[in-house]
Amino acid sequence: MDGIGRREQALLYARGTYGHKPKVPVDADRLYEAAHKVMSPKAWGYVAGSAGRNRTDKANQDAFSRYPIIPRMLRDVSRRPMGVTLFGEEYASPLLFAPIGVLEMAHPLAEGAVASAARQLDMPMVLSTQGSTPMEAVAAALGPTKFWYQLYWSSSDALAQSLVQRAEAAGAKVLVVTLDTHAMGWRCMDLDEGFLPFALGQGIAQYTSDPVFTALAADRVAAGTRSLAPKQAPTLAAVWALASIIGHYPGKWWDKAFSPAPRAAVDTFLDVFPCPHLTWHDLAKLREWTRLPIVLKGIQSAEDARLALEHGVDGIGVSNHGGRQVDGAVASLDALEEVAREVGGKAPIIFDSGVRNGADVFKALALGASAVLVGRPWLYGLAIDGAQGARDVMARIAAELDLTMGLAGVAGVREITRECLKVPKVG
Ligand SMILES: Cc1cc2nc3c(=O)[nH]c(=O)nc-3n(C[C@H](O)[C@H](O)[C@H](O)COP(=O)(O)O)c2cc1C
Ligand SMILES: O=C(O)C(=O)c1ccccc1
Repeated sequence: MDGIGRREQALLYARGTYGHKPKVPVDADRLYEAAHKVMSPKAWGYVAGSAGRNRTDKANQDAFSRYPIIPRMLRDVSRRPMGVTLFGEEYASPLLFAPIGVLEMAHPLAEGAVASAARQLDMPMVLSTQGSTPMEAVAAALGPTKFWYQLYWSSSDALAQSLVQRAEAAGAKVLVVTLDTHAMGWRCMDLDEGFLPFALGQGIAQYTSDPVFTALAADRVAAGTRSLAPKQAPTLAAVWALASIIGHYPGKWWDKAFSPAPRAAVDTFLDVFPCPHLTWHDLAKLREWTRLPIVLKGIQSAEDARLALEHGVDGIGVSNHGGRQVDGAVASLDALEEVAREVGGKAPIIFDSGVRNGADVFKALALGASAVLVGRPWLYGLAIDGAQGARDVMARIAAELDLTMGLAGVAGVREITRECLKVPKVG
């Protein structure tokens, strides 16, 4: 990653000189607007929306303004190495593609496009359990680029075990267990659209490619479970007949939603996804299922960080899911410092939620993160310009991080410390 900053910046200026404006805006607010323009209202609501009144999403982003950087002068910053070691593996930078589900909503190539972006930058992806592409296919597309696997622990232990073991076999380096989404948050934009991608069979490719899951779905078909409420069936049949007569075959969407086998998959997913009964005691099972290092994603308090360490996990994921779960919850960056104090360097901290540019990454690292997951920004780039867009967004965040280090007088990510920031203002 050394040198990416200078090259990326030079590229943008050179193109500008010849009159080319970047297709994917550099500015975070313009990036957001440009993605809004290219996405359908449903897809936009799902990706940009957060829980309730979006207060936590806003708080996540606003929190960065409360931790000003103090630039230092006359230090030799001609070399600014970005490499980090996490769980015994070397990485070119502290940046990772956050796990994001249902990528097919942003781009038809979904994980295929992101894998191409990740590979170009040799920047790891965290593959989501709600992916649109089976993990083995993404692993193949990534080639030598490392990846981690994010688990949603479903109500079927056998299924969770199978997903974990597939990930390990496919070459994942780390298992990230997301704890904050044992049920979907109160997402007003989706509720207003009446939209749940999973109900249309989107974002369930890890499940439909899983032998344990397909056995569960087959049992459902064999048991003849009715997919449609009896009252709905005649209405849907009438709509279907009408659509066929006027020549609008609803095609793939219809097949996915209502033909018996895919419908059984959707219903089986909706059955097994919620897992509200999970507790700290269940974590021991993971150790029996896998040898991968385990990171718990969704930690927002020192107390939970302490419990996580007591239960023997290897890394702490400070995240509030981009404010998509609890409206009014603490900003993730505000949670970071107290978690870091509790962890005291005993385990790597993987931070996310609200990161929009390189300066944000710098601040998260200064407050104790060892690595940072970037979420919505690359997703917006993907929606605008596919693999190239996702690549551009991540390359620019890396570039701005490099430049921020240089201009703040810091000679590499290992040198970014709490002293680089002013004490936060209250409020
Ligand atoms: C559309 C969307 C889908 C997501 N899907 C997942 C997921 O499948 N698993 C997961 O652990 N986190 C998921 N996340 C949360 C991200 O990993 C990350 O925590 C979040 O995007 C950080 O917030 P930010 O994007 O506002 O910075 C998703 C986020 C978005 C926006
Ligand atoms: O949309 C999400 O943020 C997400 O991760 C998710 C995944 C599965 C079910 C509900 C939410």
